[in-house]
Amino acid sequence: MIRLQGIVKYFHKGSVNEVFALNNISLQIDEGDFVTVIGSNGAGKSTLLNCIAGGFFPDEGTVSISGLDVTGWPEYKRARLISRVFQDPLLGTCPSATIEQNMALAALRGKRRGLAKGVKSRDRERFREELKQLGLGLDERLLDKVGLLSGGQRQALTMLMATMLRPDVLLLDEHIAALDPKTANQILLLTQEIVNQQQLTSLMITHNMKHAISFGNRLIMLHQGKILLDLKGEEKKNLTVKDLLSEFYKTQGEELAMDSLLLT
Ligand SMILES: Nc1ncnc2c1ncn2[C@@H]1O[C@H](COP(=O)(O)OP(=O)(O)OP(=O)(O)O)[C@@H](O)[C@H]1O
Repeated sequence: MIRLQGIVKYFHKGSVNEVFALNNISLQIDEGDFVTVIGSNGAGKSTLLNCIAGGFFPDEGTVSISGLDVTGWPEYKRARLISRVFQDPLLGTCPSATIEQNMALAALRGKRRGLAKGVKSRDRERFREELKQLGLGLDERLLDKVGLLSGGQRQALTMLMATMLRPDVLLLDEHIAALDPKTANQILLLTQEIVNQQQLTSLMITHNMKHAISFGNRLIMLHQGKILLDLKGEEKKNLTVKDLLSEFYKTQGEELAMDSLLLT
């Protein structure tokens, strides 16, 4: 479970460049919730994920995960609770290490990492079985360097690695945005499968309203650092892109540049 209480985040506070990125966000995300997060550019989506992951500390408010107050915890300390997948497939893996070495590192998430002598054969078999489930042939390429993989293969591997040790929280920061539509769809389906299988508590930022509606059990729309919409269950299931847009305009009372949200 994630609990955010009165989160306020400024950038460059007190200067002419001051940005009020998160405006008193209070939010409780229950165990097993899969939340899609949408909002226009600069709405505060990544900042919100960063406040949860520890990339930024809030100026005010508290963050708790699984009952632990992690507000003052640095990012590395939160890593035992949180896994994060970014837009750039290059960020989640080490390109100069092999697939099995990357997976062996992922298996140590949040633990003290030493220089391993090599991957044990028992682990290798486990990795092979896990990779087989992706259906991408990576189970035959354990000794290939990750830098040789395509963006989609790499992002699939990153998803697997991020969830090898079940995280308390999975943060997906536009993790399919850099992929072609077909691959993006495959990674989304893989995401859904993993999240459902492990009953993960997850937040997924997307610029695609259709994805925001069809994935997850809860949808949050941010604008100017505030939560404009928070829908779950049946309310979310029955949503259409048209509804979502009209809700947005209603709450705002103005037409905003939503082009990027409508793309694809
Ligand atoms: N490190 C930073 N330094 C200064 N300003 C920042 C920083 N990170 C974010 N901001 C500002 O905070 C606001 C919220 O940014 P954020 O990246 O959270 O938005 P977003 O909703 O993720 O946008 P996008 O969809 O464009 O990625 C923006 O005005 C942004 O310019």
